Amino acid sequence: MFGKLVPVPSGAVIPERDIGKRPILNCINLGVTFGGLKAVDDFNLMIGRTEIAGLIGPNGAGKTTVFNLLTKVYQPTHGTILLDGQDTHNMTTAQVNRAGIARTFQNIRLFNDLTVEENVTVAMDAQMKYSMVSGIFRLPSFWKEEKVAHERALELLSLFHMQDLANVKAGSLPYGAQRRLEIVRALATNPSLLLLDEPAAGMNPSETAELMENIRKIRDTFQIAIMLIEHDMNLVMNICEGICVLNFGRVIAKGSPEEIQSNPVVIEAYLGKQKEA
Ligand SMILES: Nc1ncnc2c1ncn2[C@@H]1O[C@H](COP(=O)(O)OP(=O)(O)OP(=O)(O)O)[C@@H](O)[C@H]1O
Repeated sequence: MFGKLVPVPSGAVIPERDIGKRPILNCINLGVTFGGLKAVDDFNLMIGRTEIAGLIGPNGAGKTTVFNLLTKVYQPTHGTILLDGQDTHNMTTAQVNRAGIARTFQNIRLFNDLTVEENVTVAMDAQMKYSMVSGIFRLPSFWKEEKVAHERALELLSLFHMQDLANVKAGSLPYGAQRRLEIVRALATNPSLLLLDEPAAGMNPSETAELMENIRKIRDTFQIAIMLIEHDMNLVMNICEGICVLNFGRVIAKGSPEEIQSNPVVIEAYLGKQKEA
């Protein structure tokens, strides 16, 4: 189903088709400490330009913290993040978003009182070219951008068959549709790397199956990389090409789904947690 994973320097593995192209993400010795707690330590990860990658690990392993480091919610205590070869040191969340990283959150964060379309176009604002003056005075350049944004929003919504919901308030959508809208909103910023934090949380099996198709569709349509945190192992093992496993803030394994499933260290990390529970 997938291309082969191929080792590249530094022990990383990325899909064969992405070899020879600059990785979209390269984390080098990344870490953050809260008080005395090393929430993430010595984190090294390379992601290919069109890879679907998984970040898994028991509760509290540091997965969301990695996303928070990549998106500059937290500044790393040490280490380097190269996004398409560019060091994101000292960038803000907004700058890193403009540079190509978009994310969704574990808990849905939509503007409930705005319409579906407005939720998408708000995300596009950072990319809009009209000046504040033309916005305030509604000059032709403003309306041109508005029209482009409207068309683009409908195009993105249609990807998930949501175009007919454009005028519905986001807060009144069913749960699965809200999750889809979050992804559309993230895509509206034109990312080269899309981070999905537990996209299948709270979904029933048929919604999860649809989500898997949609994740593949996004990668195929936009030719971007996707990294997801997920506890649903069926989803992870079915759609991720490379998987990175964290435990207590450190990478304990990296590899293909087959390698990860048969890795005794990974099995112990998960079973260990079950024994404690
Ligand atoms: N801002 C913070 N201040 C202090 N500790 C934090 C902060 N953010 C995260 N942590 C701690 O870092 C560790 C990793 O948390 P994180 O939320 O990244 O784990 P996770 O793997 O995403 O867990 P889960 O699967 O339960 O969402 C935890 O011990 C958490 O309490």
